[in-house]
Amino acid sequence: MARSELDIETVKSVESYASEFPHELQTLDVYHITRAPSALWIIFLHGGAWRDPRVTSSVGKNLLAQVLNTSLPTPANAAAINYRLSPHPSFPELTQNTAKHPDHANDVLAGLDYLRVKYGMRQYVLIGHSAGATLAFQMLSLLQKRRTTGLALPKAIFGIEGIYDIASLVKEYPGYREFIEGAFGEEKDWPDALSLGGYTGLAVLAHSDEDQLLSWRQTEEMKGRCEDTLGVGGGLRVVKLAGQHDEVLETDRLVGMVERYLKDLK
Ligand SMILES: Nc1ccccc1C(=O)C[C@H](N)C(=O)O
Repeated sequence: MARSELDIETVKSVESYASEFPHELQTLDVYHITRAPSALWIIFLHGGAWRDPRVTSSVGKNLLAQVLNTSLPTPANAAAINYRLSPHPSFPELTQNTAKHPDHANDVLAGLDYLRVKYGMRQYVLIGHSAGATLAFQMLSLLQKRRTTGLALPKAIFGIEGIYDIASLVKEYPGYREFIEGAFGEEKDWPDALSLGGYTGLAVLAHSDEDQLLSWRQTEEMKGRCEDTLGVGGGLRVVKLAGQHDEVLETDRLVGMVERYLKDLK
């Protein structure tokens, strides 16, 4: 927090983005600082294997606080979106956590649409950590399928310690099958590996050597698919971070990396 001048806690509002019978996780933390129509929204998506109730929107707070306190070329707002979770065997008492793919992704899309309708959000970037990175890149196809919502594609997507191909993940880590099946069901129903499908924004894939939960494999394979499916004019960067899987979010290295690319956004 050393560099912070604005204490973002003072501008935070927690809002529900679901109109009917909202689930308690269908909320977002909104950091609304500027009403400028040209404002860039910085949207954080948390991870936690689609199920860990201890990992919520608040894990993005350090990053958002620091980024909102630097001078960017465009006035900026931020939000961190919660989404419904799948069951976790260590928390059987959380009987309301019954989400199954594509609930998580549909919730994130509903959160983005809420920001568009309520705050007039037009330009935004997505920053996803771990399973949040999966969700961030899943938005590309969801948004293109639903062009009518009026929501533009993100100007940039940052995947941090991300999961981008669940079949490959389970092949590398058979022990992860449990949480993958909990979130996505049987193997025959698993979604295909993610790619960019002609996206012409900026894709940043960042990963740390010290990540104890994920090797570089997910990021390396995603890099290959991105190279093949990035549209003309789009950009792809692969960046090395520092720290363990969750610690990465607390590092100045991550903050500096995000700031650098945000400053260069056209
Ligand atoms: N993000 C991950 C990536 C790979 C493997 C595990 C995780 C987890 O978050 C596990 C979580 N602590 C869980 O118990 O569900």
